[in-house]
Amino acid sequence: MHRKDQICHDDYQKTASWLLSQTQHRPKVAIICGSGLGMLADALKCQDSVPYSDIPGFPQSTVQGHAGRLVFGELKGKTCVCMQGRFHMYEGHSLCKTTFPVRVFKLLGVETLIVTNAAGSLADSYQVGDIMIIKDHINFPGLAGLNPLSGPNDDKFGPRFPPMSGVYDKNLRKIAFDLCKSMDVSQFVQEGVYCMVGGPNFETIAEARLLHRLGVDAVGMSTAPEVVVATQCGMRVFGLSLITNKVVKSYDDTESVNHEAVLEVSKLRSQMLQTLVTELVSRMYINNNAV
Ligand SMILES: O=P(O)(O)O[C@@H]1C[C@H](O)[C@@H](CO)O1
Ligand code: HPA
Repeated sequence: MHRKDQICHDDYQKTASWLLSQTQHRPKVAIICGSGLGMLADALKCQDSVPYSDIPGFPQSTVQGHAGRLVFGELKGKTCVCMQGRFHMYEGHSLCKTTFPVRVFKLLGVETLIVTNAAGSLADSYQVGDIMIIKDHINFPGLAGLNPLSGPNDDKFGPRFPPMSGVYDKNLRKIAFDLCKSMDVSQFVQEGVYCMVGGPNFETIAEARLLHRLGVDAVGMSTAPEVVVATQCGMRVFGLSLITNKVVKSYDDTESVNHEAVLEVSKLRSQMLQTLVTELVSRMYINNNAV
């Protein structure tokens, strides 16, 4: 049965073919920009950019800090495509819509996905402005059955039951750590577990305490579905969370978080993140072979 919200292989293929007709670029790396992190695309040279509203089959961005544009270009000679704006479940998109671009990227020939996001920290040692290299994730909606891979499996993209251990590439994490050392920014860099919640409300104190007890280091409202879809179709994945706030865990705390504050902190670290992602892309291939 073909459900109304289901997307078939032809739909992905149509969008991919249309994009290939709009640009000479043939990307091997895709970058998804988190809230307020759209400036990552500014580093791309020889840009071709397409608003989401022009792309057949693409959803539209509705969140402040997500421009809604696909940018093709070169980062240190490597061809990339960058999503300036991602899609979240809380915007009302089905999970297959939020991850639609990832399968389109696969059809464009993308091999590596770099995901970035803004997140709140639960780990006591993290500070606002820290960058967390994602080691693993907890996909809360996924555990409850809200999974972009639900429904009939499209075997052309990957297996029905894909393994999810070791999805965040160890080699790329090591390269990123070494880079941070050479950039002399190791003091801001952490490695930890990201947890996706559905949003759009931020966490209650009881929810924050629950996540803390579960071993979550940072919480956000995206990323996991994109990573699940990318992993199923054989892409390698690297992920970064920018810690934009500390999640309130105490009833005595009078602070609270808001989206504007999240965007402010994103601005603060934009230059460093841009350098880190650019250098990482330049080092992830040697003589055009993935390292
Ligand atoms: O797209 P990301 O995950 O970076 O966005 C985070 C989560 C919410 O969408 C928003 C909250 O401020 O930022
Ligand atoms: N919780 C969930 N999502 C977020 C947060 C948070 O504290 N900060 C930025 N995105």
